Amino acid sequence: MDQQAAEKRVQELHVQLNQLNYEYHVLDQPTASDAEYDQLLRELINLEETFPQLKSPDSPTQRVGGAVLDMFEKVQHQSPMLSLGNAFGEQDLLDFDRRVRQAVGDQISYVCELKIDGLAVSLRYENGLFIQGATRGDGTIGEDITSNLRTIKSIPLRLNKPVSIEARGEVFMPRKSFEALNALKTERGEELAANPRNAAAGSLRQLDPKIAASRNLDIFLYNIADVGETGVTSHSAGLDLLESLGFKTNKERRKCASIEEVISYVNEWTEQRPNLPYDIDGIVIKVDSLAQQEELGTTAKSPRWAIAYKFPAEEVVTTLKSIELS
Ligand SMILES: NC(=O)c1c(N)nc(OC2CCCC2)nc1O[C@@H]1CCC[C@@H]1O
Repeated sequence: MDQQAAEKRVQELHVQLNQLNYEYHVLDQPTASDAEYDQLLRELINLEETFPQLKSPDSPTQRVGGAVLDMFEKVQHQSPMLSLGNAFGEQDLLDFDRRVRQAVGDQISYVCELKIDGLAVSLRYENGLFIQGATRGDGTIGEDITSNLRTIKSIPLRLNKPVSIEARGEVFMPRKSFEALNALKTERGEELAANPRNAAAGSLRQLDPKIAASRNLDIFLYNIADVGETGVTSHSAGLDLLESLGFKTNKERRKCASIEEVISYVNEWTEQRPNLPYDIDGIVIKVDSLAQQEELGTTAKSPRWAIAYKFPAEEVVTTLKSIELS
């Protein structure tokens, strides 16, 4: 095969492999078998070995980087990664709604999202290419964990459009991956991970991307950091834009026209929570209109236009050891 034919075939394989990867890891609806995927990947690996100049950083073969790092570089976020104020009950939600209405009037709608119990990260793309990913850190300074984030198969290495954008979301470890990890640790006589959140944190802190790749992490994107350039005017439209670019967003989100609808969503997911394949620790409620978010503004730490309803801590049933009465 000559270079020109190889170039054409490499492009075809990128398109096919990215589509199969998207269907499997973002849509959760695979249309090909693992064997078919592996065969195409093998063909691309061979072509890249024969024609090294055809290997590009966004190639599906480049997910698990080579070098083991000796530390993570610091990254300054272009805009702070805020945290969330908490609501612990219905009254707190009613108070939040009253404060919002007092500030921006009665024409409001909310977006409710499951609060994924993971780690907040920022993903930066230039002309559609994934160029840097970082932890939230203290909200202003995070750590560059690009090589570990590249191993997460639901993170696109190239977007569906050549846009420059910063998306933020939550990396998490699905419960199945958590159970597999602890089964492996048990076999190796290693200390078990306490919960999926800690396991995800430990995985993202690995200096060897091969170890991070083995942990089968996942991500849901929930925010565009620099929405100015995109022209969207609501949070829900922002999430739809992220989806159209190829990002994985959580499909359980719901637009609510009133705080009463928010409360019924909270009740529904308090019930449904155990059936999810990942841990959530609450529900995030956001004012949908970006203009109203702007009007409400933020405190130093968190937005006035969002709140996190936290589920009550699961009553920990401690079985008292039988006390030997002397
Ligand atoms: N964990 C989540 O599922 C989640 C979410 N669905 N949406 C947001 O919105 C951000 C945007 C502005 C303020 C918070 N944050 C989330 O998690 C936050 C990030 C940092 C602390 C919390 O984990």
